[in-house]
Amino acid sequence: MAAKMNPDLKKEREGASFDPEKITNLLYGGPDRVTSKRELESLALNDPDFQHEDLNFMSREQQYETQLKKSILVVQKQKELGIVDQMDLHSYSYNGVFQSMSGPFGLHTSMFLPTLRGQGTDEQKAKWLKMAEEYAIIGTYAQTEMGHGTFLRGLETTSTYDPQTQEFILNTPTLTGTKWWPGCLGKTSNYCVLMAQLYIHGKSYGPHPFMVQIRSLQDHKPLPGVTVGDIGPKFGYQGNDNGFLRFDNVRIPRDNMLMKYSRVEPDGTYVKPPSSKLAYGTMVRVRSMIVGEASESLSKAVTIAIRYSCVRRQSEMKPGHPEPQVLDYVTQQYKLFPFLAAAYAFVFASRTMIFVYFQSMAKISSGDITVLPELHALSSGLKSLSSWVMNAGIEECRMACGGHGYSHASGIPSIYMEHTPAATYEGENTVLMLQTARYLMKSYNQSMQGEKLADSVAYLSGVQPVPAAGRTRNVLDLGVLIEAYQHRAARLVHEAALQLRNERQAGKDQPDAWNAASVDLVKAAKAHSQYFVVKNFAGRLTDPALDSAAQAVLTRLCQLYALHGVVDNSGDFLEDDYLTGTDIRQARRHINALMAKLRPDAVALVDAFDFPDGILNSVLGRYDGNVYEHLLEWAKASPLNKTDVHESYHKYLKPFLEANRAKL
Ligand SMILES: CCCCCCCC/C=C\C/C=C/C(=O)SCCNC(=O)CCNC(=O)[C@H](O)C(C)(C)COP(=O)(O)OP(=O)(O)OC[C@H]1O[C@@H](n2cnc3c(N)ncnc32)[C@H](O)[C@@H]1OP(=O)(O)O
Ligand SMILES: Cc1cc2nc3c(=O)[nH]c(=O)nc-3n(C[C@H](O)[C@H](O)[C@H](O)COP(=O)(O)OP(=O)(O)OC[C@H]3O[C@@H](n4cnc5c(N)ncnc54)[C@H](O)[C@@H]3O)c2cc1C
Repeated sequence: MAAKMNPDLKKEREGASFDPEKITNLLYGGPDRVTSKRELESLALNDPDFQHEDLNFMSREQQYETQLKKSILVVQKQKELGIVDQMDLHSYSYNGVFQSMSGPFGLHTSMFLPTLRGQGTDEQKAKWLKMAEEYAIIGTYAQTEMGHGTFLRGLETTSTYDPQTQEFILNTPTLTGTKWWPGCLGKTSNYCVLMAQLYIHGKSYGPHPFMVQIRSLQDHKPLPGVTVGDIGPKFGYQGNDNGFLRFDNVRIPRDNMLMKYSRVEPDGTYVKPPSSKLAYGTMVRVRSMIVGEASESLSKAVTIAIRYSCVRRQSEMKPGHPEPQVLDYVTQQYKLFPFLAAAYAFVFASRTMIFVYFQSMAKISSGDITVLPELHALSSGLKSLSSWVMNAGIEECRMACGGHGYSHASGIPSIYMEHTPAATYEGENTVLMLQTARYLMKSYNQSMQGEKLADSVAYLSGVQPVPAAGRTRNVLDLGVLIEAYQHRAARLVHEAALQLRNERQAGKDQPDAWNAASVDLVKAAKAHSQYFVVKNFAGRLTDPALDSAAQAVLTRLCQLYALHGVVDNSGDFLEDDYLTGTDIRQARRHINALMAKLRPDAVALVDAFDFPDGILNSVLGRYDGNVYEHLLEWAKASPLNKTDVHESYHKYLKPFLEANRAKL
């Protein structure tokens, strides 16, 4: 018999002003896509082979083993089911089987295979790709070292070409040159793409990718000269064996250097790539994907917190009245609704980012590498902004669930632990924002010289003027808000450029001037990325998949996202009087009014994300809202409750208590 729905959640759903299915269809690309998403998720969630005890109740070794077993089953079942499309795989494997928790094949699919495909020549792909695609070998992406992650040119691992034998000799010359962090490296991978400094005839050519076997294909033992292992427990990522790796005079054949873009000829002649940054292509790809990871993780956290906030009743708002749902407290809405709006904003931004990525890659494949800087700048900015907002949002959602948010039963700690490193991996966020800033400074200087700019920065050529004093403006109007964001970004770019110039004029060299201006440079890059996100969100509101009710509710969310950003960064908008104190006051009033209008639609808006219970993995965020009975059931399953009296009682507590009693 189907469990009864919590009456509060039932009422919420009945009271919504729109049909969530309309928005679900928009989010996933139409009804057919939604149907196949649901079928694949449900196939994975109901497969007895994928059932196991809650990961939170397991040791790290058990978690690794469980995720490894499932990873192998996924590969087999994916083949049987004929799942090849990336979105289908995301539904079946990433969400359905793994509930977005990391596993031991994660780096094989997210970086090893894409690097082989993107950096290998046709001959190299013929040699390794099939083996890798068929999981005859398993690989990872080994770049970061104990001493250097950010500064790629500072990597210490060397790959020295020996023309006599036509081999590269791999060495780890120092302790800090030990590869450290690569996912799935410690225990799982038998191959890796190794980023190492290329040396030919004593000359350094910078980091290049090499295909390296690290473990025996017979007994999985490390090959001679290779030292490899797991780096130990981490904040999260327990199912992943992030590892360390050292080389001592390991020789690999010349054609193990991935040579699609740069080459080393048998005699040691180096053939330059069209751009040295093409070797960093896999990172750009994953950064583009992380925008999706961030939006999805934030969407899950807000789903849990908003549903629970409708089930949870607390305090007396009016004496003698029933306790209200905590979502009726406007302060609770102010915690959660801006992040609900941000989750939507980033889902749409991630779809655009993926589109831009594939469009740019098509151009790069046909030889046009001019799109690379814009792609790098956009993906760096959006990856950083989205993962920062995701981190802040998940933590806010946890606190908004009160004490129960702190329990693993809520599901929120796992989401946080698993996804918070997105602000660090694939390029630390501040560092990447500074990359975006670099591009903005170049574009700004080009615009000063009257050059034509790429689409995403074209606005830098014509800054919106500050309107005349005393004017009135409707800051609820999305057109007005987009112009305000554009003006703010252009102004902050302009001011950062001025600051750089002033620092130079005061006698600093370029690196010192850059460092001195870097807080403002990051601010400018953030403002540029936020402008992109707001404009992109507004652009989605006219999608024909939406009926007028769904369009109305998404418009409110978009307004809330934009207005909340204005109030949160009011100084930026006020500094040059582009917005006035009255505008900001109005913005705050509009936010309150929007939250009141969004309140009846909050549950339907998170339902539209369409996460089934098995994927949310949260007692607090259950679709049926039957939180309390399942909290008790969940706690009873905890390993500490397997017996009424724990064995430690006999070992420690009993003698301690008895001795104390004997003294009385
Ligand atoms: C829903 C699915 C989600 C999937 C999620 C998958 C999750 C997987 C989980 C974890 C995996 C994690 C993997 C890793 O972390 S791999 C390691 C990642 N490491 C990094 O990202 C290192 C970051 N550092 C760098 O990228 C660089 O060193 C740098 C960008 C900070 C600086 O580069 P450097 O070589 O020192 O260059 P310069 O500063 O001298 O710049 C030169 C020039 O080139 C431009 N540039 C730099 N990088 C790129 C690039 N990738 N593409 C294009 N252009 C680039 C740079 O801006 C300069 O330009 P200029 O100003 O015009 O000269
Ligand atoms: C869960 C996880 C999985 C990972 N998986 C992989 C993997 O599969 N393969 C792999 O190769 N690596 C992997 N990494 C490593 C990851 O890519 C690096 O940790 C990341 O690139 C950051 O580099 P770092 O650790 O050297 O940080 P650091 O650069 O040491 O950062 C420390 C601080 O210094 C600041 N800083 C550094 N440089 C600058 C600068 N130029 N300007 C201003 N501030 C600066 C940063 O902003 C930060 O605040 C993983 C990391 C984690 C946490």
